[in-house]
Amino acid sequence: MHFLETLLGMQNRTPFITTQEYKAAQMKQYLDLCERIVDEGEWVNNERTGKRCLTVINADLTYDVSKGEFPLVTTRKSFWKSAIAEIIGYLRGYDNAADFRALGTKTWDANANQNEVWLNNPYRKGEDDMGLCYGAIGRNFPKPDGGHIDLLKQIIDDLTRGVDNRGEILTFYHPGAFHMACLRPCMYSHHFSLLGDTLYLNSTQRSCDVPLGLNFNMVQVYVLLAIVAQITGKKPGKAFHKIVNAHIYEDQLELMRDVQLKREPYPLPTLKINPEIKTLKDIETWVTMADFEVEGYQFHEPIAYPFSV
Ligand SMILES: Nc1nc(=O)c2c([nH]1)NC[C@@H]1CN(c3ccc(C(=O)N[C@@H](CCC(=O)O)C(=O)O)cc3)CN21
Ligand SMILES: O=c1ccn([C@H]2C[C@H](O)[C@@H](COP(=O)(O)O)O2)c(=O)[nH]1
Repeated sequence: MHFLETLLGMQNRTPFITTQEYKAAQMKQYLDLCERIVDEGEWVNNERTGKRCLTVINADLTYDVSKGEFPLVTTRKSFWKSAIAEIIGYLRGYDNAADFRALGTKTWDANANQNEVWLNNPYRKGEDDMGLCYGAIGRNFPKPDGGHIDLLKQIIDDLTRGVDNRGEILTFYHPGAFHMACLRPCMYSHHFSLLGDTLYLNSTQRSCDVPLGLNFNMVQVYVLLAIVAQITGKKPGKAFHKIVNAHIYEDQLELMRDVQLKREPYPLPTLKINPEIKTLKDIETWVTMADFEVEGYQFHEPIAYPFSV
């Protein structure tokens, strides 16, 4: 092997890097996407928000959960508990911003309560209602012939008994319910796969606010694979995160280009999940943000990016 490598000159092409440098390199995927948008993005008018977005189409990010590559942004302070609270709320089937707040995130307040179109929607059930989106669809998917399916429960049951039917898809996407929700789901599909006892995840996102949303979405894809592997008794493998429309809003561009992209990333931290979380019921009933810990998080100053409702 050594002889072959020398012969092929491979030793020169695979420089030795430390674990810390390797982990810092993981953040490069995020920074490369930000830079690509700044350098090559095209301006697109967005009717819903009334703002222009610098936009690129298609990005593929990978997180190796087996190696603990927790993709937390270090070039600004990231509110990771808020991101985890969002994904746990989706898994619980929440449809109300108050429930998300109780779990530890205010991120749905604006979409539930500050959007004129939604406030005037006859389907809105009052203060904090988000309508039929995310977990309210995925945990209760309407069947055309009547009744509902709990997609997540079916997936967990299959994976726990070692079955991957090649369609273990948790989808939040139901075009027939869009008019009954405050927003269409952005990260709308999570497809689980088993190879032996290793679990993989392919997550798909149709629309991505790279400075704000992606900061959270990377954490969520990682946590989703880690926690589903934990409760189904499988080893986590890699999570593949596909983004279609990746954008930076016009009022975020300067902070991204002139502040965040000028900073050097730190090594990535490590995520610890309470090993006592063993079933879907545990996630539904007693899990709180205290069951998640991040170790060794070094970060730059927070940046308050403008949020578009
Ligand atoms: N324009 C837009 N971008 C999004 O990323 C987004 C939406 N809308 N609507 C639905 C959800 C809500 N999400 C949000 C909402 C707010 C923050 C936010 O304000 N983040 C701040 C502070 C977070 C905190 O203190 O918890 C940040 O600095 O990350 C992030 C994601 C992601 N989604
Ligand atoms: O998890 C999320 C949720 C939302 N976003 C962003 C992406 C867009 O900027 C808006 C949604 O607007 P649409 O007009 O429905 O595309 O929210 C995100 O990045 N991540």
